Amino acid sequence: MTSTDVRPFRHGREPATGILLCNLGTPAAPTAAALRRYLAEFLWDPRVVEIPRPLWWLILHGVILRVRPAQSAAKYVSIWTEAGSPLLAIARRQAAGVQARLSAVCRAPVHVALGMRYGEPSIAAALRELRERGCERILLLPLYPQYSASTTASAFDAVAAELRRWRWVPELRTVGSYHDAPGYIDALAASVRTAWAEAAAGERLLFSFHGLPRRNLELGDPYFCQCHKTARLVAERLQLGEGRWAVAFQSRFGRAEWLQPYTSVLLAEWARAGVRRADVICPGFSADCLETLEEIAVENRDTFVHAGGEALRYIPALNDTPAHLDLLVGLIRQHCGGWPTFDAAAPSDTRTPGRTRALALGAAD
Ligand SMILES: C=CC1=C(C)c2cc3[nH]c(cc4nc(cc5[nH]c(cc1n2)c(C)c5CCC(=O)O)C(CCC(=O)O)=C4C)c(C)c3C=C
Ligand SMILES: [Fe+2]
Ligand SMILES: [Fe+2]
Repeated sequence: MTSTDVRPFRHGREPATGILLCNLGTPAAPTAAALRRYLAEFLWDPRVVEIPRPLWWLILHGVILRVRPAQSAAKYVSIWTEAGSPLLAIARRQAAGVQARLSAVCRAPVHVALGMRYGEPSIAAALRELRERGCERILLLPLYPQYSASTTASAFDAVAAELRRWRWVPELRTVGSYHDAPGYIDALAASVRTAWAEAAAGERLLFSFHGLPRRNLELGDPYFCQCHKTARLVAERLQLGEGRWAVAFQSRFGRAEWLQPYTSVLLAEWARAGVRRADVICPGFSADCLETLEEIAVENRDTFVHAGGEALRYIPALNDTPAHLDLLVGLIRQHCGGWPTFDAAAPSDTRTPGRTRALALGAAD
């Protein structure tokens, strides 16, 4: 239990609702040293790499962290912006946009905080920020549309690890996934249509999702099925016939078999089969990042062109577009049902817990 484990009481204020937006996190700088710190934390998470610990420690520290940081840093340099890593810069804009929209519609105080699973700003710091702001109810919204244990459950683990140190834990709700939410499907379909309006549609559309070890699917992870459902619903909305679209998985890591088909392999096959122009959308990434801006838009475009294709267009992630912010606010409203946050009229006793807490802390009522 920490010594600061009290919630500041603000006389006369209603308890607030906290919205914790989570994403994966990103290195603090595009350098080998920063990558080593980031990868050491990320790849040590047992939700991410499920190899037994003593063996994995030897492989991670003996091999991977000696080689990969410099290689990955070189890739990050190519996408780094004045505002830093795209993933974090976009996540900050998403949090600010969601806060502005909620503040405009909520009748009770609501605070949005951003927590990254690895690196900074951490999930623990975001939770403490919400506590400082008097949040007695927290909604965890991992910005992963498709559930996987390696992402969504890992974010939940980090929340639980922080809360187990608190004396007075908040009410907690979690968004598990939104892979088939109508607003999400609509937003994806609209961004494909926007791309097609700017320059003619490619002959085929590829839905590329981050990969996972195939074993995770066999052990019951719903990620693979949710990715397929997302793609099918968007293809239906776009009235794309069979053969004009496909699902593939990118960002393979290590030697084990991952979910198939692999994005780079399928794109090369398409090019060899005579497809000249293809479009790629990555619906699993709520913000553009290394895996989209470098791996798809640069590496996989080169793969496609070297195999005989002419143009591979990457359709950007939903990022902080109005459609995405509206979707996130819609999800928040849906999952905060029953909390006073959005209700038209406050229950008459909403301040009672605040008074009780004030007395408990010795404050004058
Ligand atoms: C075993 C390794 C990995 C698993 C499992 C994994 C799952 C997974 N990851 C994302 C989203 C992102 N991953 C990103 C980067 C990234 N991913 C891995 C490895 C695994 N991911 C590594 C080693 C890296 C770092 C970069 C590199 O060295 O290649 C990112 C980008 C972060 C950024 O800073 O831009 C995202 C986002 C999902 C959705 C997922 C499971 C479904
Ligand atoms: Fe990843
Ligand atoms: Fe990658």
